[in-house]
Amino acid sequence: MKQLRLEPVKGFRGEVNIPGSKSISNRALLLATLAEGETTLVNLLDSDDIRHMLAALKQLGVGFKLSDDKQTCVVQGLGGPINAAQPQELFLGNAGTAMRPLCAALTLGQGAFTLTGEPRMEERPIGDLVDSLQALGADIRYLKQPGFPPLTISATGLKGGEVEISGELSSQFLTALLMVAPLAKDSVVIKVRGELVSKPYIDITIALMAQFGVKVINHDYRRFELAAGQKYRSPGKVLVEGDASSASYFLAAGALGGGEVKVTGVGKLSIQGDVHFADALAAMGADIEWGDDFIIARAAKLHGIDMDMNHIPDAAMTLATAAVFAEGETCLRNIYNWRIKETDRLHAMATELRKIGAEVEEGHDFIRVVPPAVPKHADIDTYNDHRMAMCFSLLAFADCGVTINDPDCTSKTFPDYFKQFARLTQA
Ligand SMILES: O=C(O)C1=C[C@@H](OP(=O)(O)O)[C@@H](O)[C@H](O)C1
Ligand SMILES: C=C(OP(=O)(O)O)C(=O)O
Repeated sequence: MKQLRLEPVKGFRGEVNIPGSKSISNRALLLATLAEGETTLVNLLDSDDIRHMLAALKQLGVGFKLSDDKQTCVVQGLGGPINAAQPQELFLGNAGTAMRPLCAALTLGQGAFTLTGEPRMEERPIGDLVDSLQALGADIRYLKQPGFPPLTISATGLKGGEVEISGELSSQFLTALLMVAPLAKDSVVIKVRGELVSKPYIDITIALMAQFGVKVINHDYRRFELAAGQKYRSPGKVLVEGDASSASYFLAAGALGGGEVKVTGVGKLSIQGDVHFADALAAMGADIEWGDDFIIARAAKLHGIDMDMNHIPDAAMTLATAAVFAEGETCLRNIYNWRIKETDRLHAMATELRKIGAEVEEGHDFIRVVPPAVPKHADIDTYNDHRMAMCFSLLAFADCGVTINDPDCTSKTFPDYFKQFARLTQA
């Protein structure tokens, strides 16, 4: 196994142009496919999750051209659903933003599709989405465990009408349903059952759908109406913002590192909820400055916080490792769905924080971190979870440094992460 030893950081400063948002890249690729006309996606993310979506679209016969640096993609829209004359088996890795939306989108046309993924994908639920698609007439069958991929779809179209969906485990189910709803035969009304988690991701979905000309009426995230007869139309060009979750590591590093760090490509005009990570970091005492498309973090003495993190589940992980450097304990609440992402993140985070000497309480849906007096060097396991690797890079700000096992798992969303981290590190 590859290991990366990060020596204690003496200083950390500079500017990072954050790579494109995973959430926006994969949504925009799918909407551009379903839309009428040609769409140019600018600043597309080049990472595993996007490669899985692109490979699937290519296999399905969708026409697109990627630039040499893979950050510009011109998509020839189908002007309607995806159809396939031959059965297709699509491998989607561990990309939730490919698996859930494609599962919904492939019910719209004609064809037989099998969706598979990495072993961890077979443990990530999809049943709530499948139930709702079946209520709209979809024929979907599980190949192994009921409620989980892999699955097969025999597509004949969706009928529309009123449908319920549970929002309790993942907002990606509602996102997937919203994106396909305009292509159902009749108008669609979606009622959300239970508490909707990760709400701001629904705003990203609705904002992207609006760019492609479709209007969603949102009644307080409980009921959504999509009028019949709406069509996706290419807006010509879509500019993908920098990824706000990826920005969180550099902002935390700026707050810890003695210098000023500026992230560009994401700022106060962002449509991503994860920019509010900067507010949480400010609540810990960090000095944050906002621009329209940049955020600056300056070093400050941090103190612990006790906060509900349901709105920013991905970036909240960064706070768990930043908490090691804060005065007093930190409690991050309402994060049950950490357990069903790339790994059981509540357990993984607690286990690895204990290795560096923190006292950690792992609750059913919260984590409490009491910082150690002096952190200890440890070999940190990353559980094939990009965010574990990126979060624990912050331990380089301790006098003991840190060793990251399997650092290349950042390829899911940020292949260049450790290169950028090294570039801002002052010898
Ligand atoms: O819609 C999206 O792009 C995402 C939604 C979130 O998932 P959940 O809704 O499952 O929390 C987030 O964790 C994931 O990385 C991306
Ligand atoms: C939860 C994540 O990914 P996915 O899109 O696969 O759900 C993540 O990137 O933190």
